Amino acid sequence: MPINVPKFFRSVRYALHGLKVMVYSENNARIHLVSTVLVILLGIFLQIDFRDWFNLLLAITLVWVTEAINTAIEKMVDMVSPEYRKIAGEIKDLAAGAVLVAAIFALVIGIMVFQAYLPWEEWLEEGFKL
Ligand SMILES: Nc1ncnc2c1ncn2[C@@H]1O[C@H](COP(=O)(O)OP(=O)(O)OP(=O)(O)O)[C@@H](O)[C@H]1O
Repeated sequence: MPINVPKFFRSVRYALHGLKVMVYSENNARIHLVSTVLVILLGIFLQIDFRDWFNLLLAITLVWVTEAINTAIEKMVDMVSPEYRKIAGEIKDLAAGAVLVAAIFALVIGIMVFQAYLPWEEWLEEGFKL
């Protein structure tokens, strides 16, 4: 069966539209966007090594993937159950829990990566001199 190239590019366009909808509609997605830009700028500034880039990008990707799935689930719940239902709330909370787990993982990775580039010894010496 041949590969339909225009169809492939069409589906990439739809996926990019999905990400745009997410950033416009979700406050948390805008927080992820600002954090992603800041982390990448800090990584460039501190000239972190390849392995650290890999770990950071993995953590960032995990947050974006879970946020996109969470947003899709939220919209699906709003569509099928716009009225208040306990199960609808639980479904949304579970999806949000996945984002929280990914965000905590990203925070821990960020601290582990960047702390290695900070001049702790210099700061400690300065501290003792005071
Ligand atoms: N249909 C519903 N039935 C029961 N509980 C709901 C329902 N919709 C939302 N909730 C509860 O409210 C929480 C927040 O809802 P939601 O994720 O839609 O965020 P929001 O802040 O209300 O809206 P948005 O994210 O679109 O700004 C959910 O995690 C869930 O606990």
